[in-house]
Amino acid sequence: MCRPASLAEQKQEQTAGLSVQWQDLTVGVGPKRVPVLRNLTGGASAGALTAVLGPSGSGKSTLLGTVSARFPSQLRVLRGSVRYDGEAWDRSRHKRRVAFVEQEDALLKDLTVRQTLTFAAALRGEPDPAARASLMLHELNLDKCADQAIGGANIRREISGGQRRRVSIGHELLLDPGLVLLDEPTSGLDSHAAAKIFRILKDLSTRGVAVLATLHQPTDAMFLGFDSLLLLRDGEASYAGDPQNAVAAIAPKPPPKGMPIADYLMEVICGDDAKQATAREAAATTGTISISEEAGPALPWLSQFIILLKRCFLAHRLDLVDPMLLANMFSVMLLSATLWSGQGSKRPRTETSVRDISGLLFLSPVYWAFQLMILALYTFPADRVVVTKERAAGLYSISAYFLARTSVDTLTIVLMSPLLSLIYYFAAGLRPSEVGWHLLTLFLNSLCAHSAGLCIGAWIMNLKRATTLQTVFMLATMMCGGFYVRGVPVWLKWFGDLSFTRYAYGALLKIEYKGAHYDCAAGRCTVLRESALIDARIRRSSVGADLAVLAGFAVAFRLLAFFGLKRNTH
Ligand SMILES: Nc1ncnc2c1ncn2[C@@H]1O[C@H](COP(=O)(O)OP(=O)(O)OP(=O)(O)O)[C@@H](O)[C@H]1O
Repeated sequence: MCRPASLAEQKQEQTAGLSVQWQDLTVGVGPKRVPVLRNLTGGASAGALTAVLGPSGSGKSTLLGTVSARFPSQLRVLRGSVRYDGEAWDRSRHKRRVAFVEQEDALLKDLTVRQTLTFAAALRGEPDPAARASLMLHELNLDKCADQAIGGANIRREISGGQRRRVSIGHELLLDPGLVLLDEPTSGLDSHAAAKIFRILKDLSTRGVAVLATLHQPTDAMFLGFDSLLLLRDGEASYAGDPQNAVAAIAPKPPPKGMPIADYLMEVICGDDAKQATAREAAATTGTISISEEAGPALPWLSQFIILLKRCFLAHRLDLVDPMLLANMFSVMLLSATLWSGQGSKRPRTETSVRDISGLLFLSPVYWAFQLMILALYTFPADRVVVTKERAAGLYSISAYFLARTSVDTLTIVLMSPLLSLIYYFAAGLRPSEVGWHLLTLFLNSLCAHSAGLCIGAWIMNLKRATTLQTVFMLATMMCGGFYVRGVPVWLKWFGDLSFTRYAYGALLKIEYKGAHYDCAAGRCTVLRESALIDARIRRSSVGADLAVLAGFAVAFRLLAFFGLKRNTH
């Protein structure tokens, strides 16, 4: 059996580093491909800590993004090349060897620190993920907060900013990368927390890993600990080489007493009195360890799915039992039970009592549709940053994530509507013998609504826009579906056919009024044939056909959601 390496052993263990070199690199961003990096030449060697410093907007993040090869749609190499151990980027070989700790922490807020690292290790295929995570916790000095939740900015802040940054770093290090890119790993941290992170990076580089980091206001101790320095200004290199020689190379005089060297250099490259600031030393490219094998096999699909299913449950379990949500659902159902109490069992039926019960049979699917669609809209946008990042590292396939993420919600949220509808069903005096069909219809209606919400959320990750589209879709299809007006123009009728709640409403009416009569002007009329409330289109289809259409919509929306997610997490 595999025994995890002890901390001491791990410290001595040399990791095969992955050197990166960029040559005459010019990179454009945005749709117009505006160049923000120009003619850059340099690199980050295995076993060295290379720091990138520069004023805000000088292109530090763009350089890291380009080297990570993760944002092909946003960053375009216009000229020059980036090579990894002398080779061009090969997604299948390199993506699992390059770790990228971005400026924003991409962590699931409701997982604890330990769970976060354990799932990362499990997805990496570690034989004993818990032991590996424990070692990492210890190494990053996170033992004390190991069982606290990460916490979100507006929800809970269980761990400090410095601890969050270390969790992000640990998450990436569990990949055993050869090249680690870090965008401002110390920003917003006090000097003690920043020094801790710096020590971790230094330790990593001494193990053989190539470390390339942008750093915010490093202290002199940190500055002199860099193995190599790249100073950027307006996308061009002001200096590249040994940090010890930087002042002599580009500054007119030594830094004033008490002023950190990095701050002084920043002032020099931004100031007008700088020496012509394009002194470059050849970036060190020696000591490259050549890598021939990949970072390890990906897990089989089923294992990915099982791990992700557990993680999705732990990370989102609190969303499912949100007291506000439950109170909302319970109160609407209780109010329905009160307002419609005994209406369905009144005999003989009249046009008025048919109208009242039709109101309930309309309101119920429409309420659940709106409620569940809104819930589903948030599903993918909330995880997008994490999933995009993990997919880029090749940890799992999008189908495994999609199924894992949606099955937990499907089983809980979608089952809520039939279960809670029981609150009004018997109180309103609806047909006891048809309860099963009523609940099945609500289940399929909820499945449809949930799938439609997933679909909109997957394609439009901007929540404001997604909510607007959801409202427009629901109201427009209901209006064209003949709920409020009969004379819908022929050319708009097809749009009304997209109103899945219409099929649910039709099915619920037919289930409740199958063979039922009411007192009318002619004496005795059949509800489903003669009541003015039930329009011809609803009458024409059978319950089976309505349910089949609902199931079809649910499948179609889910497939569309899958493709949307795939597209938006690339
Ligand atoms: N997707 C984009 N579309 C348009 N411009 C962009 C895009 N990404 C970056 N830029 C521009 O490129 C320039 C470099 O940005 P970058 O984020 O690389 O700078 P930075 O040095 O990392 O800044 P900071 O230290 O503030 O994070 C900036 O002027 C920025 O506005």
